[in-house]
Amino acid sequence: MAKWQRIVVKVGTSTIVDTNGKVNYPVINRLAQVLTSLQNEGREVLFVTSGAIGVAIDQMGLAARPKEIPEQQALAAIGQGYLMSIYNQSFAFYKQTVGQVLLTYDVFENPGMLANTKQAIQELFKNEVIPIVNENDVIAVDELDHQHSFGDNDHLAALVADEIDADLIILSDVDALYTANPNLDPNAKAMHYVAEITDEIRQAATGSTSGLGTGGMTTKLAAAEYMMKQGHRMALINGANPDNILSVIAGDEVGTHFEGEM
Ligand SMILES: Nc1ncnc2c1ncn2[C@@H]1O[C@H](COP(=O)(O)OP(=O)(O)O)[C@@H](O)[C@H]1O
Ligand SMILES: N[C@@H](CCC(=O)OP(=O)(O)O)C(=O)O
Repeated sequence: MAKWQRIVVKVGTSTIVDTNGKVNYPVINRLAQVLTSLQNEGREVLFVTSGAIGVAIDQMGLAARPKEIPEQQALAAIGQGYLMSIYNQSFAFYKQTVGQVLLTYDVFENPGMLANTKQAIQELFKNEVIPIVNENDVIAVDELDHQHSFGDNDHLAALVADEIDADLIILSDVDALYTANPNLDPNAKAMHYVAEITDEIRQAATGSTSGLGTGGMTTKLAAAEYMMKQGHRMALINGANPDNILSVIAGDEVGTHFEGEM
């Protein structure tokens, strides 16, 4: 597969919801425009989105993310439909059709379900439709309790990307992977190229301090490590400016580029 020809773009809650907890419509609209332009260029784009719970918190007028699992399940059910209605409207403006694909981790362990999923994605690509993937949070509560580091959309995006032989671009609320959490350490330095994930890099990547996202840099680094091990490339960029996706594809120095021996 040519470089950045088939792309999984994963967006975190911190990009979909602004710092006031409101749905970030300008960013979502620009994202729809950028992904549509890539699709129109003949690339195959699959979009993994977090944010179901984040947008439902806004919709229900809650002050913070509830801790109890049933409350989070209900918010996921409310927010997933809301999120898709926002995406349907945003992409429709650019005449781009999208299709919802909700997954759980057991899909990747069940050959029959995995084959069905890949078949559906293939058919969506064939019809130039952008698949929009999220974890089915109503039934996959392992992610919601935040106890299982594998139960997150960064890992889900890496698994999907590997299965469909795609490169991965993760959008978050930081410009790059830093030598330490830049929100806590003003001396942290951005790393633009990572060819190997060392223990030092692993220690630099810690949890989320945004209050919105769940996995922080730990899960993004694990996704990068998985992608590199499987012989794919990954980029981590700031989602506040979705044009960064185009810069990555153009080969500009933006965000952090993870690429080992290919
Ligand atoms: N070394 C690091 N470099 C950059 N960000 C880091 C690092 N370590 C921890 N972080 C944290 O990871 C956060 C991004 O993850 P997260 O909040 O889960 O976002 P998302 O919703 O985009 O998945 C940053 O806002 C920052 O607080
Ligand atoms: N599947 C969940 C995503 C959980 C979450 O916040 O993930 P992330 O923002 O990627 O760290 C949702 O849609 O709310």
